[in-house]
Amino acid sequence: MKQFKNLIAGEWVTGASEVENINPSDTNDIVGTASHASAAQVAEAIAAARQALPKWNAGTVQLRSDILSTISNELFARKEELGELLAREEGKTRAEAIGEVGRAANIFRFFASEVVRIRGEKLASVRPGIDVEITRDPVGVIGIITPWNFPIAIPAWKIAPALAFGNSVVFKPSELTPGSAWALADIIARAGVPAGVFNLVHGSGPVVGDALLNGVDAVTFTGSVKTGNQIVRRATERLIRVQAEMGGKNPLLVLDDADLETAVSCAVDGSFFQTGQRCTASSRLIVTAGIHDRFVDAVAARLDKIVIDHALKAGTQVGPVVDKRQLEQNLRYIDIGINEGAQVRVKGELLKRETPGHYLSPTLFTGSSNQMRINREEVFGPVAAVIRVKDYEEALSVANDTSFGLSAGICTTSQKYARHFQTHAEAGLTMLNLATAGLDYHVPFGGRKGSSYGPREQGTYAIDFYTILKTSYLSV
Ligand SMILES: NC(=O)C1=CN([C@@H]2O[C@H](COP(=O)(O)OP(=O)(O)OC[C@H]3O[C@@H](n4cnc5c(N)ncnc54)[C@H](OP(=O)(O)O)[C@@H]3O)[C@@H](O)[C@H]2O)C=CC1
Ligand SMILES: O=C(O)CCC(=O)C(=O)O
Repeated sequence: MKQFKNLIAGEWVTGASEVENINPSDTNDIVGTASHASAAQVAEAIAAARQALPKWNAGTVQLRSDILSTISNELFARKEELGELLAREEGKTRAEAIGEVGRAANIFRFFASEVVRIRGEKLASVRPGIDVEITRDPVGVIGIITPWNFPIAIPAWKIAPALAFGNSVVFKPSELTPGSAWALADIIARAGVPAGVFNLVHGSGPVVGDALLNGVDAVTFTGSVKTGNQIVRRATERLIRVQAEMGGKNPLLVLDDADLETAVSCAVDGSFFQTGQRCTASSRLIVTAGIHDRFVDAVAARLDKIVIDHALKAGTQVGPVVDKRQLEQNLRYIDIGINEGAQVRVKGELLKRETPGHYLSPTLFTGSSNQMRINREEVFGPVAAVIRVKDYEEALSVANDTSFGLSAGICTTSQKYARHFQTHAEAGLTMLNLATAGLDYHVPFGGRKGSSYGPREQGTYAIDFYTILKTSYLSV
């Protein structure tokens, strides 16, 4: 059986315990075992990263660019095989998983180019005979903590800029997806990254994640609100840099003048594809009265036809829920919605397939109010609730009445409402006639309010988190 080891100071090492990595499409299938590091091993990884730092950031940008290109090339070349591993351990479909590996490859390629574009500024001083230069230094050792739902793309959009801008890394992936993390680390290690510059430590959040927060110079996190808030607090106590990308309760507005087919596609894709396990998923469908019934009927009809099965089976459109704990959370929220008085238009059922897996069909609530828990808390499963409103103004007000602010979408043919929404939606991302989920890799990503903390990730803006500005005064 495959053992997913830790990479510390350039060596693949066994941890303190072995934990099985179970395929959610077939719980009899053990993908491998993850070798969970001890807190002492995490400290060793941080020490190795610190020791490797000076040589790495003194190296040429050409070297770093070449290494990132090598990583990108191997990801592209092996995207089918790595996609299969990802789908097997996480449960998204083969096509989605291959797409995700391609996305990671593009991210490494993007930062391979960015690294040779690191710029500074030179200004005249307000005093005579002095020049002022503004340059960017690496931050130091970056701790990276990631969730299971994009187990290659999210690590890629944190690791690639960290390395590009001269930092070293200690990476802790989710316990549920050690295989993809291990495969990525193996590619990075063989691409010519010097020993200690990139380290991988497997293990649980409370043990390994917690130990990681002790010694790093900055931490970048994606995951739940609860954990994100804990990490932000710990990091600010230590006065280290922190970036946290947390959940969403993303609204999709459907106005009377929307193209019905477009609106239904946006809702079905954004709310239910990838088993609803996206922080950008549209879990609140805010629909004006004139189109409400036609929209609900059409979404329900579409949900009836979705093929839910083994992630690697040809024809599967939606795979299983990632694990038993998440499945139980989804079922709990379905009960909460029913008990709160929402009407169940489509009821999520546990499904039996050829292999034993965590299969759950979509749930569509109607007649829900924005105050219900199902509309205020992130479920992170194939569950969406329709909120009926009278007009655009009410729809916008409901959309913004949330503690989150990640993605917000609108389906309309009106320029006036589309533009107004773009300006007034309190979210980091707005989508016009598009699903709330699904991002480009070269532009900034992040939210507002409780969804995000710290500078934006991705694209040319990523540099702001991974570098520190230095202002130098030179007497000439
Ligand atoms: N916004 C998003 O992108 C995502 C949101 N979620 C939400 O989070 C919920 C739970 O999913 P889960 O994966 O458990 O999310 P978590 O926030 O618990 O986990 C995200 C990462 O943080 C780690 N972690 C957990 N506790 C700590 C800690 N005390 N210190 C440092 N690191 C820690 C986890 O480790 P480990 O899990 O390995 O123990 C994992 O690597 C989901 O139901 C969903 O609502 C989940 C994934 C993505
Ligand atoms: O919608 C996407 O493509 C990415 C969303 C995301 O980052 C997440 O769900 O964690």
